[in-house]
Amino acid sequence: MTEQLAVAVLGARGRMGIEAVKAVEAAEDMKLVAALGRGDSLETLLEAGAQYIVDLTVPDTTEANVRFAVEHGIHAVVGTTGWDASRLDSLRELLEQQQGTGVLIAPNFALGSVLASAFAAKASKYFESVEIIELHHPNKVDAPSGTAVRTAQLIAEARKEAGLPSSPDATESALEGARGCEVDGVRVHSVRLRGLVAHQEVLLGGPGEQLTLRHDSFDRASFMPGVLLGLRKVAAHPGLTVGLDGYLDLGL
Ligand SMILES: NC(=O)C1=CN([C@@H]2O[C@H](COP(=O)(O)OP(=O)(O)OC[C@H]3O[C@@H](n4cnc5c(N)ncnc54)[C@H](OP(=O)(O)O)[C@@H]3O)[C@@H](O)[C@H]2O)C=CC1
Ligand SMILES: O=C(O)C1=N[C@H](C(=O)O)C[C@H](O)C1
Repeated sequence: MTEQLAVAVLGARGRMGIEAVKAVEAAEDMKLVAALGRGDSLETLLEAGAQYIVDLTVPDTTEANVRFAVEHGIHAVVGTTGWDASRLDSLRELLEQQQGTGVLIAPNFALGSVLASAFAAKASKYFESVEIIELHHPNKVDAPSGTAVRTAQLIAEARKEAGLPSSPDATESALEGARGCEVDGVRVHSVRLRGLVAHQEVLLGGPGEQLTLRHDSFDRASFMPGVLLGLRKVAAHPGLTVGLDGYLDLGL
């Protein structure tokens, strides 16, 4: 048998971390060498001989965790939200000094979600209007979701390439927030509702028709195949990759 990947999970006592610990423990080609929660020292990663981290913590702490990993040549698979353009640029700079280390920042590990976002970007070139509704459990700390931000960015890129303007919006006055927020010219609406896990709809409108692309994660188990895929591929992709689609051949 080939050597097992030595994996540490950060945020191991959180909703996602608990699932990731189980998934890594169940994977024959991986061994869990550390499971860190808030307050645990990152030095533990070195003492445990971690070659890979999975970061499922909180937006405030993820950057420091990932930078520590990269500085020590540890590959990182990151699901935590909060990676804005300036954090990404600064991480890219660090990775240039740490040739050979790979980082995957995946706003969503569910394969269906990755596909839905890619389909939405593809379809958005053919519709006048496009808006995103993301729906999550009420304990989610951030809004809009990382997935919605990423989807909006992909849509904006596709529409720009096609020479299309932002969706028409003739609203003159409204209560603050009535039209959601705007990400790269795409309106995003955030719903928080007890009973939900993670869901997203992209609404595409043209004269007399609507296309709705919806993805639902009913259980956090939906994210685990993507986490394991990321761990298996990240070392072969040195530098920074944003989006699990970077490791997939979607052929779109
Ligand atoms: N990419 C994807 O597919 C997915 C991404 N996510 C994202 O993952 C992140 C985690 O989500 P979720 O599991 O629901 O959140 P939780 O709040 O349930 O879990 C976060 C955990 O991180 C812990 N934590 C905080 N700071 C540190 C630290 N410095 N070191 C180690 N652990 C720390 C928290 O501890 P404490 O409770 O003590 O604060 C908590 O246990 C969010 O950003 C979420 O948006 C979620 C689902 C899927
Ligand atoms: O916090 C969550 O739950 C989720 N966070 C990620 C996001 O912000 O997009 C991924 C998924 O939507 C679940």
